[in-house]
Amino acid sequence: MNAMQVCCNYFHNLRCPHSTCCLTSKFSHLQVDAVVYLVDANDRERFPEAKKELDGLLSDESLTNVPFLILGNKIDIPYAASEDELRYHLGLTGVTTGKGNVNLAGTNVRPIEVFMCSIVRKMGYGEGFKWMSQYIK
Ligand SMILES: Nc1nc2c(ncn2[C@@H]2O[C@H](COP(=O)(O)OP(=O)(O)OP(=O)(O)O)[C@@H](O)[C@H]2O)c(=O)[nH]1
Repeated sequence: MNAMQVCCNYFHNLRCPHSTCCLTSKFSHLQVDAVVYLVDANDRERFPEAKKELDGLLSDESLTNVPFLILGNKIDIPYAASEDELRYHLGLTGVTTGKGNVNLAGTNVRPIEVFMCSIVRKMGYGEGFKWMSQYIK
C-alpha cells in the first residue's frame, strides 16, 4: 500500500512526540511523502522558534524532494498574522512554488507553499491538502 506518511508538526506542540526530532530520528527509516507544518498564526512571539524548526526540516537531507505544506492556523482570530506576514517571518517570501497546479516535474524544485486556515472553522486546509496531493507520487 502506498500510504501517505505526513508529519504534522503543530507549532504549539514542538515538545510533543510529533515534533521535528520524531521526524528526523524515529521516522528517518520511513518514506516521508510530505510534510505538513502547522503554525499558530496568532502566536507572533513564537514565529522565530517556528522558523528555526522549519529551517531544520527544510535542510534535512532525507526531505530534500519532499513537498512542504505550511499551514498558518487560527485565522479566525482577528489579529492573527496575514499570509504575507507569516511568509515573511518564516523566511518564505519569494521562496514558495505557487498555488494551483504548478508542474515541477523534472525541475528538482521542492514544492513548498503557504495556506492560511482555521482548524476550528474547518476552513483553508482543504485547499492546502489538495495542492499537496498533486505532488505525492
Ligand atoms: N481560534 C482558534 N483556536 C484554535 C484553532 N485551532 C486550534 N485552536 C484552539 O487552540 C487551543 C489549543 O491550543 P494550541 O494552539 O494547540 O496550543 P497548545 O499546544 O495546546 O498549548 P501551548 O503549547 O501551551 O500554547 C485549543 O483550545 C483549540 O481549540 C483555530 O483554528 N482557531
